[in-house]
Amino acid sequence: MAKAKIDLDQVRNDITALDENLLNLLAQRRALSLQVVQSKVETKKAIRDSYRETLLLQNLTEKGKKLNLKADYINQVYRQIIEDSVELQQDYLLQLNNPEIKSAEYKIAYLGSKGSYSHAAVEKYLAGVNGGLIDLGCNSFNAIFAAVEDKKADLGVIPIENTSSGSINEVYDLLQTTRLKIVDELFIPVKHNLLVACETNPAQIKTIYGHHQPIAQCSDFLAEFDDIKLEVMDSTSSALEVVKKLNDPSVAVLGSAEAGKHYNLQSIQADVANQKDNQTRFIIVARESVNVPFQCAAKTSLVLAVGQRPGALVDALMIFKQHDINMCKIESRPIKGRPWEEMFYIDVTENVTTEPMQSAIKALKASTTDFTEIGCYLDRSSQTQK
Ligand SMILES: C=C(O[C@@H]1C=C(C(=O)O)C=C[C@H]1O)C(=O)O
Repeated sequence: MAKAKIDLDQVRNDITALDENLLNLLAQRRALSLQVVQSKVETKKAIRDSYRETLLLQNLTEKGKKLNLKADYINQVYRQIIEDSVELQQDYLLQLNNPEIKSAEYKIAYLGSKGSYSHAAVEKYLAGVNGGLIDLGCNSFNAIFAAVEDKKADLGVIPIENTSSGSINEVYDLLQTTRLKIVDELFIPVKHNLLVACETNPAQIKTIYGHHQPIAQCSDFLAEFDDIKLEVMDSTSSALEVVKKLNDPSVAVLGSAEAGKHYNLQSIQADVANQKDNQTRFIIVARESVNVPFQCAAKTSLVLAVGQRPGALVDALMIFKQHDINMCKIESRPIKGRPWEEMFYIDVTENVTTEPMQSAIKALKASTTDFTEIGCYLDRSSQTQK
């Protein structure tokens, strides 16, 4: 065989060296972002500057074109870099405003154990606050709320809604009565795989284990099986554990590729959720609320009931319009012990401390039968990942 003109090993060495340079440049850019936020603390400027971002992206895509780099590609890469910079600055400011919550280690209650989607959310949260974990895996949402309420845990990490299966009713019902506050939110891309413990193929599978959320999120895929038994477990990690122990070619489990690696399970089918962009929104709950810096994008969550008078809900919602407050989510659930009455859960993109928000809260308290503000926290919806 003729010797290739280009030495592949040499080119790969060059790429490795170049990638390391890129990493160093990314780290240098992050360090500059930290200088930017320090300046914004002094000047009281908002973290997000959309005008600056637009100019930056325009300039970069134009320069990129001259280097034969597609505008789409440059846009995507720099959007990600800018979101990381905004996230870094927001987290810096949040910690500066809330010195009492600065802790090296956090006792965190969450559903399942290592390998569960909630554990991935816990890891993402800890990466943001630079903290270590004292692990308090729980087997129900109720147990997570109880652990934080009883001071066994500092924080609870709980999934609340998913792009495929919608709102998690059980969690909304627990929010109806809890004294806890929502102090943060985060978004986790959820990619379900069909995992098995030993050599097999999809045609041999007779039983599939999973938490009821992944089962709901993969209903289209599961419907393709003719005669399948679904075994619903408390959490994804308990489902993974059972399937590993059974070591049976007719048994599979729904879980992430990372969870598969952790339990030494093989994926025989990837990406089996109904929606390809399957994401779960998690909330972080604590006993004390946080002060969200006014320079950051914020969300406030409210729980209210309006009674059964005609137009009562419209009247309450008009208050948001009158105060120019943007509502980004509304959900309703039956009220325990009050048949046919509904509790409304409303998220607005407004800091609870602003003048319009305080005025709206005053008006809402006067026109509702029940009203609780259950937390003001950083709005991280722009940081959703694909
Ligand atoms: C770094 C800044 O903060 C934010 C992040 C930006 C970036 O990473 O380039 C640009 C504008 C702001 O939304 C800045 O204001 O310059």
